[in-house]
Amino acid sequence: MKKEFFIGLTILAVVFFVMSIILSINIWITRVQTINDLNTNVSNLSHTLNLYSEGIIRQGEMFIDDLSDITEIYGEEKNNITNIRKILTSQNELLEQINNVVIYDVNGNKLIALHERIYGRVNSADRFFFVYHQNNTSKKIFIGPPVVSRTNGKWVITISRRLEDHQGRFAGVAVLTLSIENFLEAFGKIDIGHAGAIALTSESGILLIRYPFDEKNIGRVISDSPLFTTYLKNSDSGTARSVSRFDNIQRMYAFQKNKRYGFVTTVAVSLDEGMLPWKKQSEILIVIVVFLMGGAITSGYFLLRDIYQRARSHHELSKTTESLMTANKKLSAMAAEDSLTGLANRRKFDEALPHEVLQCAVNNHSISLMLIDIDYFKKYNDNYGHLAGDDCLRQVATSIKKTVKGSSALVARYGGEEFVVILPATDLIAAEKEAQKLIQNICQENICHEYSPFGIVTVSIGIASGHGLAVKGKERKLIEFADDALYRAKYAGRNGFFSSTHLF
Ligand SMILES: Nc1nc2c(ncn2[C@@H]2O[C@H](COP(=O)(O)OP(=O)(O)OP(=O)(O)O)[C@@H](O)[C@H]2O)c(=O)[nH]1
Repeated sequence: MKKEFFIGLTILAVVFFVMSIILSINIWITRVQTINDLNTNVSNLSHTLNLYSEGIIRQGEMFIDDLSDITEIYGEEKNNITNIRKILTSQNELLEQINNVVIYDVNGNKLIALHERIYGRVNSADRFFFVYHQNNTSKKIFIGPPVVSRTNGKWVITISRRLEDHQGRFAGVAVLTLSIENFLEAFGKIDIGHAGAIALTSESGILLIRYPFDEKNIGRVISDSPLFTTYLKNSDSGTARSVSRFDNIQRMYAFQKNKRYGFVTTVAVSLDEGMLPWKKQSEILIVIVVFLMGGAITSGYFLLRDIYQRARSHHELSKTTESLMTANKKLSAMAAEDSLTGLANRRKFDEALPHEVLQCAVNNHSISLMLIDIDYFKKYNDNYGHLAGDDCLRQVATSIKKTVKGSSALVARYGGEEFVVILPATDLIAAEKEAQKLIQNICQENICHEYSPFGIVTVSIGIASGHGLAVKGKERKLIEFADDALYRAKYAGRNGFFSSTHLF
């Protein structure tokens, strides 16, 4: 019972364990897949935006290169400048991100501008790009840090080139400004979630553009971030995770360094936001599994309880059956037993006789019957008392039993002071020998009986015998013949036996 319960419990525990493992593996795999998908998405986006930004800057570079070449070729005389302005105006439509295009002379004074509305100082000799070209003889374009445009007060990034005169001396700067607003508009159309971020950073680590826009972040130096101190040192592109220094949000980001201009494009998505579908899916899965496991445990519990109860009932039933059987045995023994002598009773004898006769008939044997009666028992009773009479009956019964012990004979109390012995497979001669032996044995018991002429308790025996086949169905006759023989034994003087002369 306990074993079955334990097995059931073990099965439940194993199912629980296996399901937990499968669930954990599944959640872990989907987590890895989600992270991989996020990585792929941000990588693709950073690559695309890198190309997009490169395209714009490339156009700006070509534009400013052409403009610079023309200015250098034609010189900065007033007539030529008027013609250059015409060219400039006609090219304006080429690049929608253009905020303004300005040519400055050697002193930083504006020669030509695409848009004339100027805020603040007209002279730009103080601008970073101007100082850079003044001190740098390279005629390659320079992407400057973000500045507030003096044309319209908006944030811009500058693409500039050094101008030289025919002797190769510094002659001014041609500069094209790109509105950050336009980039932000383009970046804003990309779905990177509510907490995503896109940034363009210069090669030296100056933040040029960042979406979502926050003025205080523009121009911040992030060259000490892991992106610049570690990742970009190992590879021009890749993915990483970090907590943003701008808003403290943990993000997964992809970076891509532009090979041509060196700026770095980063696209970042919030880890919490990016992992949200996985979290929701995992939660649903956990709820389903917990529900299923709960169901399994509940039904398992009821099943085990049922097994336990059934096993207990079965155990109790077998115990009850066992004690019932013992009681039955006792009862049937009691029902077949004479309470005074412990011999088989008359009922048992009545049942056994036809059965024994049948056995003898089947086995082609003879059967004999002895009826034994204590002599002068009334006198014994009258003189020694009823209780002494009972003792005497018990002693005689024991003696009879001892005498026929070992044979298949059945000894029963026939009634009162009378006993009967069935002797299966015994013919008359053998039965007479048994009777003789019995008379001797009882005499040897030497039970004092002063009121008998023999001085001791004696018995008289009547014997009847016949072949099983002949006696079969006439058992009553066998008893009558034995009784008749007993009567004759009494008549003959007692303490002896007489065999019936009646034949079947
Ligand atoms: N103590 C005792 N006496 C019993 C029991 N059953 C019968 N008796 C007595 O047995 C006696 C039988 O007496 P009788 O039938 O006259 O026969 P008897 O005195 O033995 O005379 P014979 O058989 O002719 O020798 C009676 O006194 C019964 O009371 C018993 O269970 N216990």
